[in-house]
Amino acid sequence: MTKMISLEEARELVLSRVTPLEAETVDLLDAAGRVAAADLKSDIDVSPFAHAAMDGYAVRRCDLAGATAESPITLEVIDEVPAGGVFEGTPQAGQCVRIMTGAALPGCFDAVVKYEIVSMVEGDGKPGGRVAFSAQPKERDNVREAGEEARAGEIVVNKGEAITTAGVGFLAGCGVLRVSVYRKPRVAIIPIGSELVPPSENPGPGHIRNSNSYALAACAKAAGCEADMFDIVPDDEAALEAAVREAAATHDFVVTSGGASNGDFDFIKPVVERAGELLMTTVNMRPGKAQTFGIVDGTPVFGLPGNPAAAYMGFELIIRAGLLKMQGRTAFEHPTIVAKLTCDKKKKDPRRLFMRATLSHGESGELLVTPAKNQSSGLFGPIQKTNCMAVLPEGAQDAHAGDEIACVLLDVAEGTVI
Ligand SMILES: Nc1nc2c(c(=O)[nH]1)N[C@H]1C(S)=C(S)[C@@H](COP(=O)(O)OP(=O)(O)OC[C@H]3O[C@@H](n4cnc5c(N)ncnc54)[C@H](O)[C@@H]3O)O[C@H]1N2
Ligand code: MOO
Repeated sequence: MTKMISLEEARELVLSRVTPLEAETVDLLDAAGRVAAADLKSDIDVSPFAHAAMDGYAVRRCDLAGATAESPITLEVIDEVPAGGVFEGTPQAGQCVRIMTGAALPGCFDAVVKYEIVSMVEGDGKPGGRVAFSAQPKERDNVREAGEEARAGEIVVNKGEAITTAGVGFLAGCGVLRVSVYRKPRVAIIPIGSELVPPSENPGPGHIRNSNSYALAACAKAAGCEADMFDIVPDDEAALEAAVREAAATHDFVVTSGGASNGDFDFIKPVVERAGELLMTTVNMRPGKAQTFGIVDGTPVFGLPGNPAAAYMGFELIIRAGLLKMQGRTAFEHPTIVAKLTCDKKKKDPRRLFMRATLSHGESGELLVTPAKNQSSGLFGPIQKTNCMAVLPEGAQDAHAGDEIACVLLDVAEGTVI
C-alpha cells in the first residue's frame, strides 16, 4: 500500500478508476474543446450546390475547344450571377455568364475561367459585352462541388472525437447547433494546512498564503473542468475527514494539497483509508513524492503534497490524465522532445527528476535546455518563468553539459505530434 510506484503506474492506477461522465447537450459555441458523446451528422450536403471558386465566367468547355493565345475564342456575356443569385436561363452555343465566387454554377456550364486571363472584346465584361478566351479550361476548373465537405446524413464528427474551434464552424455548416458532449468533471480543491491564510490576507507570523488552491483550480479549468475552491482546512483529522466526505458527495473528483507526507500533522492518508479505499501513497518522482490516491464514497480522492511545485507536478502528470478521461479524451501522454543540456547537473536523489527548465535554439538551430537555478519544490515562480520540465531518469547518475535529455512540454496538448 505504501510502496513507491512509478509515474506511469500512478497514472494507470488513476485512469483505471475513472470512466467518461454522462453526456450533456450544449450549444455549439460551447462545444469547442469538448469531446462528442455521439456521432454527429450533417443535415444537408455541404456545400449544398456546386459553385464558382473564382470571380470570372461560367463557360461550356465545348465552346472553347481549340482556343489558344494566337486564336482566342470570343463568347457573348448574357447574364451575371452574384453569390446568392441563381441563373435560370438557357445559354446558346457561344454564350457565357459572368459569375462571382460562391455563386451557384448553373448546371449547363462545366468550368469557370477567372477574370485575370480573359480579355474584353466589346464592353466592360458585363452582360451585353463580349470576352475572349485564350485556352480551353479543364473539366470543372475553378468549381467547388456540391457535398465536397459533407453529404446529407453523413457522420461528420465521430463519437469520441474532440471538437476544435474550426470544427465548430464545420458543424455550423452541417446544421448541428446543439451538441452531445461528455460532461465536465466538477473538481473540489481542498487546501490543508493550519499555516494557510486566503491570498486576500496579509499572512501573520508563521502563516503563508494559500497559493496552491489557485494553481490547482487553474490547472483543473485548463484541463476542461469546473473547479470549486473549498475553505482552508486546518491540520485536524476530523475537520479534514468532514471536508473530504462532503466534497466526495458533491463532486466528481476531489483534490487536496498538503498533509500528504509522514509528519505529525499529515492526515490525508489515514482519512482516505478510514473513509474509503487507499490505493497509493508515494510516487517515484521529484518534485512530488508524496501522492495519495484512493476512493471515498465512489469518488476519486487525490491528496497532493503541499509543496507548490510538487502539487503542480502531481496534478499535471497524474490527475490531469484522469480528468481528461472523464471527459472522453483518449490521449494522456504529454509530448516530449529531446534537447541538449547546457550545463552539468548533479543528481543525488534517485527519484525521476523533473527540472524546471527553458528550451531555446542554439546558434546552429539545435535545441538546448537550461535548468532554472532554483529547483526548490516549494516554489511556483520557476515554473512560471520556464517552458518545460527537463527529465533526469531514475537513478543517481549525474548529467553533463551536452547530454541529450527528454523535455516534457506541459503547455502542449496530449497527443500532439511534434
Ligand atoms: N521527514 C520527511 N519530511 C518530508 C519528506 C520526507 O520524505 N521525509 N518529504 C518532503 C517532501 S518531498 C514533500 S513534497 C513534503 C510533502 O509534505 P506534505 O504534503 O505533508 O505538505 P505540508 O507539510 O503540508 O506542506 C509542505 C510545504 O508546502 C506548503 N504548503 C502547503 N499547502 C500550501 C498551499 N495551499 N499553498 C502554498 N503552500 C503550501 C507548506 O507550508 C510547506 O512549506 O514533505 C517534505 N517533508
Ligand atoms: O515530493 Mo517533494 O516535492 O520532492 O518536495
